[in-house]
Parts: sequence; structure tokens; C-alpha cells
Amino acid sequence: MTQIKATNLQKVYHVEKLTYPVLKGIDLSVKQGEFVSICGPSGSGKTTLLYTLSGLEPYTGGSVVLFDKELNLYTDSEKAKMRSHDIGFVFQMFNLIPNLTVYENILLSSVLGTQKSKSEILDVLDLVGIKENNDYYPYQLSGGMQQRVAIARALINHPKIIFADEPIGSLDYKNGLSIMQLFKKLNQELNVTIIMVTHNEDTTKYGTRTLHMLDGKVIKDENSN
Ligand SMILES: Nc1ncnc2c1ncn2[C@@H]1O[C@H](COP(=O)(O)OP(=O)(O)OP(=O)(O)O)[C@@H](O)[C@H]1O
Repeated sequence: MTQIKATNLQKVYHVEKLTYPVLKGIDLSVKQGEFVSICGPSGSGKTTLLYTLSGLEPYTGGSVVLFDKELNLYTDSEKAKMRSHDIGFVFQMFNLIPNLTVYENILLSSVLGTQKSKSEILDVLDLVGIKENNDYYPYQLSGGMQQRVAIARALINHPKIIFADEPIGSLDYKNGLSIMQLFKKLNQELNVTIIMVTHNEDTTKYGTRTLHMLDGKVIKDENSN
């Protein structure tokens, strides 16, 4: 089932009187269960592509159909509902709330969807390997563990797609590796679609497909395994 379809997707930034075309006509379809890595040099438009596909940034030309509806046609409340039920985000910075425990951080996110029971929250923490630390505060956890909490937060409302922007960008090699293995497990076991921006071509082997970007275009689209 196709979940995302971008057609001639374009994004232009205006800075004072200058225009900067950042996405220059991208055609792309993503089916449920794919794990797509987006790689390419700095400034090639990877984050802008992720943000426009997920509705975080408006596009300026072409179209994006997300779950069978053109993103521009979603009302604000439909968009908010879609964001809290159907998609999840993971960023380079973990953005946990520092004075809430791991458990409370997840509970708070679950309220945005349908509030979850204690056992559902502990189950998702178990899935990402951090159940034992549910009463810790973020500062008591390593970066890798904090990213696991952020992934649990993205998962708690059972999203169909996770959008991840450089999710291991601030982790050391070992923690980065284990987060990539976790993404692969989630993709395979939950069939959740993952779309991930990465600087590091080595990480593309965890996914099923790699898009190579250069100067606002996808120059190569290949299966990763
Ligand atoms: N809000 C903005 N206003 C103006 N230009 C922007 C804005 N956001 C991004 N850009 C420009 O768009 C281009 C693409 O940025 P983008 O962040 O999508 O690239 P990227 O491939 O993700 O880069 P990186 O790997 O460095 O994060 C860059 O030249 C950037 O300076």
C-alpha cells in the first residue's frame, strides 16, 4: 500500500529578495513497510525533503499525498490528528522533558493520541530496551538510552510511519549502531515504515532502500539489500 506519493515536489526558500530552490522536482512513492534512508552531502535538501513529506514544512510546488490525501488539503485539525496518530518523529536531539521521568515523558506523548495504560507504556519501553529505567530522569541516562526514550515516545501512538532526522547524529559509534539495530527490528517486527535522513552511508545497510540526493534532486534510488 502506498503511503506517500510526491510528484514534482518543489521547495523554494525566500530570503529577503533572493529565492533559493532547495527541492527541484522530486518524484517519489513510499509503500508501507519500507525503510528508506535519505543520504547526500550537506545542503543537498535531505531535511527539507523529510519535513515536506511529513507536513512539518509547507512545499511550494508539486504535491505530496500522505495517506491518500494531498497534504495541502488537510485542515489544521486533521493535520494535528494525523501527527498524533499516524506518524512519529525522531530527531538528532532527543528533546525529552528534563523534569519528567522516562515513564512520564511517554505518558505525556500518549495523551496527544489516546491515553495509554501503564502496561502499554511499559510494553513500549520494553520494546526499545529501556523498561528497567522507566523511573529515571533523562539526565541519568546515556545519549543512546535517551534516544531510545525518544523512539518509544514516537511509537506510543502506534504510528504507521516514523520520520527520523539524523537519529544517531549525536551518538557515539556503539550507541549509534544499537539504535540502527533497533530501527531495523521495529521496521521488521512492527512493519512500521521508516524514513530516515543520514549523513553516514554506512547506516543505509539497515534500511531497505536508499535515496541519494544532490543539489535538491534524487540522483539515485536503490534497494539496499
Ligand atoms: N529556513 C530556511 N531558509 C532559507 N534557507 C534554508 C532554510 N532551511 C534550509 N535552507 C537551505 O536549504 C538548503 C538545504 O537544507 P537542508 O537542511 O534540507 O539540507 P541537508 O541536506 O539536510 O543538509 P545537512 O546535511 O547539512 O543537514 C541549504 O542550503 C540550507 O541553507
